[in-house]
Amino acid sequence: MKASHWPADLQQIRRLRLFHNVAVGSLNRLLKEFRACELEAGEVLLTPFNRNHHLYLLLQGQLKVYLGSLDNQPVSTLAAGDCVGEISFIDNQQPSAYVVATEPSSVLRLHRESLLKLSEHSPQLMQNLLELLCTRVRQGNQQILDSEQNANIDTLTGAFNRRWLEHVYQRESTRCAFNGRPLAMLMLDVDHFKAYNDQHGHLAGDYALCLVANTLRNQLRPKDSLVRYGGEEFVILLPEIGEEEVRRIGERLRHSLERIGSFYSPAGALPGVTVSIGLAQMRPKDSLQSLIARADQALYQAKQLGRNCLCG
Ligand SMILES: Nc1nc2c(ncn2[C@@H]2O[C@H](COP(=O)(O)OP(=O)(O)OP(=O)(O)O)[C@@H](O)[C@H]2O)c(=O)[nH]1
Repeated sequence: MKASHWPADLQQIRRLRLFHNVAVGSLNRLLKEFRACELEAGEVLLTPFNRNHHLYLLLQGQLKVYLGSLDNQPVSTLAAGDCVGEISFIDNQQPSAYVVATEPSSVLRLHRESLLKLSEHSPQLMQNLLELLCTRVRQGNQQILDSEQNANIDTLTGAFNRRWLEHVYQRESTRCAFNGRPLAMLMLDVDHFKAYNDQHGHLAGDYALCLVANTLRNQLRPKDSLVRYGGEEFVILLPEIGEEEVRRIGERLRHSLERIGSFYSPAGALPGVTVSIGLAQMRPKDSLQSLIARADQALYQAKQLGRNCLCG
């Protein structure tokens, strides 16, 4: 980080979010405390390993914030007007993240002590700081939510994964048992999928799996869960639907795929696929494993009967 000249521009300071509506007199007294610095692209400004005694105000350029490691995806991007280092400023601990300049950037540096002195006389500064922290907390919460959701989703098809199935079964089986309502499971397996891959290529197979997931998902209710259970195997959990109704739904799903003779994909036109389906209804004391075992048994029968049909 290289020191640079800064013409002590009060107007520029007043435009920074941290100093919004802070009394001009107070800012004027603070002006001589700022130090301007230039960062090169790729330069690391803060790391959790180096104690930080400054608050940095970004005048120009761009900074990215990384949690845990610089190899992770950045969690936020800071632009002119933002400040950085406020968390270690408040708790006087190591920085919580890595902050890196992604392009040549100019920052103003203010020592902790100078800002602390100003904060004693400026409730507005403290309010701005609190608002900044609230923004950071909200961003953090959103990131927790996003990563939690991502951890439950199969990246190829966008269907839920097994981790979600365990969670949602726990919830729905308890709820349905408590309300005396039924809970059904459909287990679907794409027919002759090895041959499909062999004939059209693995990428075409991937597109076919996406087609299956989209076709199924479009016909389900928000409270149903479509789960990619294994390679070409899907499970659907349907709360509060009786056996006959589930059979009708399963048949409709099977038929909707059977009807797709071919579909367009980025790899060109591809033939559709059919599915075999096993149906099982939750019984008292069923665990997820025992319900899956019965759906799987019914699916096996459907395969035995020649595929592209529903059993159970
Ligand atoms: N393209 C693609 N293929 C996959 C994926 N996951 C599993 N597979 C393939 O799915 C095929 C499943 O083959 P099998 O278990 O023999 O079943 P099948 O050929 O569908 O035969 P039946 O189920 O008896 O009709 C294997 O060739 C796997 O490589 C995936 O994510 N993408």
